[in-house]
Amino acid sequence: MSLKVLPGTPSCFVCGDKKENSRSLELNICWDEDDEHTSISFVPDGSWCGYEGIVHGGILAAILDDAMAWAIKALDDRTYVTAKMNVTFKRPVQLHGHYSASGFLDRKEERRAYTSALIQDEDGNTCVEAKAVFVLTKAI
Ligand SMILES: CCCCC/C=C\C/C=C\C/C=C\C/C=C\CCCC(=O)SCCNC(=O)CCNC(=O)[C@H](O)C(C)(C)COP(=O)(O)OP(=O)(O)OC[C@H]1O[C@@H](n2cnc3c(N)ncnc32)[C@H](O)[C@@H]1OP(=O)(O)O
Repeated sequence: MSLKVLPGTPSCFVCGDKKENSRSLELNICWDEDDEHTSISFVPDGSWCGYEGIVHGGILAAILDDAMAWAIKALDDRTYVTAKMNVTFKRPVQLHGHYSASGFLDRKEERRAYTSALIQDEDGNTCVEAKAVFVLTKAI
């Protein structure tokens, strides 16, 4: 497995830099060059929670959104935005647990990119799954 750390976007809530965005989670996005998917490791702290001890679903959706956006970016340098995203929460993601998100570009059709992503715990159980449609922007 050959993992490359992608540069991140300094202003990004997920992959940014606290100097540019004080609320950024500052997660590293890695790219698996052999299997062509992103990989984001994280250990949630108390500031990520909704119910006590359980990570807020919106934060998990943001991580999955980034995992998929960067899977597209690694394979196509143009700018795509999230147009539609479906998230299934299968198991709670716990405060202080060790997790990994993976994002995949499944296929492209015209201006649309179809993606999928998941979050797994350290035993390989799938906690969250997502599917999304990204659209190539005209403007940016
Ligand atoms: C956001 C700017 C980012 C700038 C980044 C710059 C550098 C980045 C560097 C690295 C980037 C890597 C990672 C970035 C990090 C995080 C990424 C986070 C991603 C986001 O968080 S991003 C914010 C949330 N996101 C939006 O803010 C989108 C708001 N929205 C729109 O901007 C428009 O709504 C748009 C553009 C979606 C469509 O507008 P439009 O006028 O261009 O589209 P139009 O109607 O012509 O459709 C064209 C084709 O898209 C299909 N299509 C349209 N909508 C669809 C839908 N909902 N479902 C399925 N297909 C759909 C049509 O069916 C047609 O398909 P076809 O061409 O094949 O017929």
